[in-house]
Amino acid sequence: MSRVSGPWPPVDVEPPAAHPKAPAPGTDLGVHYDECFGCGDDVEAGLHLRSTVGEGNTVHSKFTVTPAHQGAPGLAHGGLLACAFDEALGSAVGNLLRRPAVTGKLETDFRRPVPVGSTLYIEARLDGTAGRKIYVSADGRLDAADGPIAVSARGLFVQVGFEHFSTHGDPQALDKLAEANRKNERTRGDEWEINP
Ligand SMILES: CCCCCCCCCCCCCCCC(=O)SCCNC(=O)CCNC(=O)[C@H](O)C(C)(C)COP(=O)(O)OP(=O)(O)OC[C@H]1O[C@@H](n2cnc3c(N)ncnc32)[C@H](O)[C@@H]1OP(=O)(O)O
Repeated sequence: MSRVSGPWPPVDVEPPAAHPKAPAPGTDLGVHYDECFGCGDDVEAGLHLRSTVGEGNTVHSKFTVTPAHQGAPGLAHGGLLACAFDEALGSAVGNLLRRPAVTGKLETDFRRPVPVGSTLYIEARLDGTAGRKIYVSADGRLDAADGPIAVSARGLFVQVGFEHFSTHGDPQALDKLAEANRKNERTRGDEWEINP
């Protein structure tokens, strides 16, 4: 079976245009929510992804695989690797476009085993937008920014209103996200508002 799953993006898109207030290349993006499984400091067995803005509409993330992330003995669980890519792609969308969005579709291509103790260097990039649809993709390299590609992913994120999070999730979601954003403001001089 071919690994290629069709053209990407699958529809005509506008080239991605970073928000004028998007953080500059080199900016450490911090934690978007302390209880997030992908990046939160409060989730002991979480992925603790750390992300930095790259050049050209990219975000660079690092994820170190611990014994808490195993599927087979000594190897990362594929579902958790997919989670790391969801987080990295979502970080690119949220931080570079500054549009609230959720994952509509996530496709992963597992090319090499990822052992416990290894670090994935993930580069996520904005590929284009079509109305509310935001197309993103990423490659994860083993143990170095120029290491062999172990996992690749493609995602469709769909822009939503901020009320998506408080209506379908925690009624206090916007306050919690705003508090996390205030923490980031303190660490990186950011200015954006989550509460509409
Ligand atoms: C600015 C503030 C940021 C702050 C923060 C910064 C940092 C941020 C870091 C975040 C890092 C975490 C990243 C994790 C992100 C999650 O894990 S999000 C959680 C997982 N995802 C979900 O729970 C989503 C659940 N699904 C839904 O809520 C709804 O299905 C959706 C996705 C909102 C779409 O529903 P809808 O609004 O009714 O829209 P709908 O008309 O169905 O779809 C819109 C378009 O998308 C297309 N579409 C939707 N789903 C699909 C699909 N699966 N396949 C193909 N096309 C699709 C539709 O065909 C439609 O296309 P058009 O007709 O416009 O051409």
